[in-house]
Amino acid sequence: MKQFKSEPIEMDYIIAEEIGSGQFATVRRCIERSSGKEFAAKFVRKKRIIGSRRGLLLEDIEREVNILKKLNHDNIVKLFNVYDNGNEVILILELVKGGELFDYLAGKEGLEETQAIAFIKQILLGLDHMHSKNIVHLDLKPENIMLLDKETQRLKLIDFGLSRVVNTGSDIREILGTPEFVAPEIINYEPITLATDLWSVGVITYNLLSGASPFLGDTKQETFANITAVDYFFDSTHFSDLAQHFISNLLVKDGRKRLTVDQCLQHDWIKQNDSYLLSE
Ligand SMILES: COc1cc(-c2ccc3ncc(-c4cccc([C@@H](O)NCCN(C)C)c4)n3n2)ccc1O
Repeated sequence: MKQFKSEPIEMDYIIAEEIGSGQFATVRRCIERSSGKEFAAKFVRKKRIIGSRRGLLLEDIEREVNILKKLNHDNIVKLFNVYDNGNEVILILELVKGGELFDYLAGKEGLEETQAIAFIKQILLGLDHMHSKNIVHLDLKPENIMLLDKETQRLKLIDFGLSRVVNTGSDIREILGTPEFVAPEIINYEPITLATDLWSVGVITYNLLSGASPFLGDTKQETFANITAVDYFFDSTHFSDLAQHFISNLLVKDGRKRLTVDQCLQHDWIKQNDSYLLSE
């Protein structure tokens, strides 16, 4: 059954400047002709020949589309439409104008604790929605967390290209994600679960508070060795006792012993700041 629109996207949208790019995709700003509203158009190149390095298999593109279709939450970017022009599949997405959290952190030696808590709570709320549907992101990192705009401190999770539905009876044991942020089970080719995202939340929290990356080594192999040994440390200047307790209960090798999203949202480090969020 035809899943994507085959009429030319230009009939419905004005395609504007490129705003981002990745290995197999380009993201451009676009304007809907009927409403004048702005969107992000993610152009994903389709693999033309099996074994070719260029482009993605249609089934992999369809996986991200089907996952995005299941999601509807303020902290997750929304999907509105999908086109197929033969060479590319084009996802029409909610435009996020505030830039990547990665760039927001650049040049800072970490954030104030209240700011970090407000960001981590939003990431957890988006994850809570995903995990309630057994969807795991598998590529959580500051580059895939974007600010809605420069003024508000509202975040959106993007890039569901590696996301999976777990507990479908079949084990997922693929090597995915970005070395600094991947959990030990990914490196050890062990079953992936919802807890795999919570390890990444621990790494991101460490990153937001200190500006540093807990396991980063000089090589990918060194980084992987640090992760599987859970070899990291806290310097006292950037981490309160509560923050250390929160992070150390996420950076746990056995995923079954890591905090769940619900437990994170109930943790005193997150809850100490609830009033701050309500004042927004
Ligand atoms: C790049 O893949 C996705 C991007 C988006 C998305 C949605 C709305 C939106 N508004 C602005 C942007 C945007 C702006 C600049 C760069 C990028 C993206 O290319 N960089 C994301 C980082 N990733 C490639 C590591 C994306 N996006 N990107 C959603 C799902 C994706 O799989």
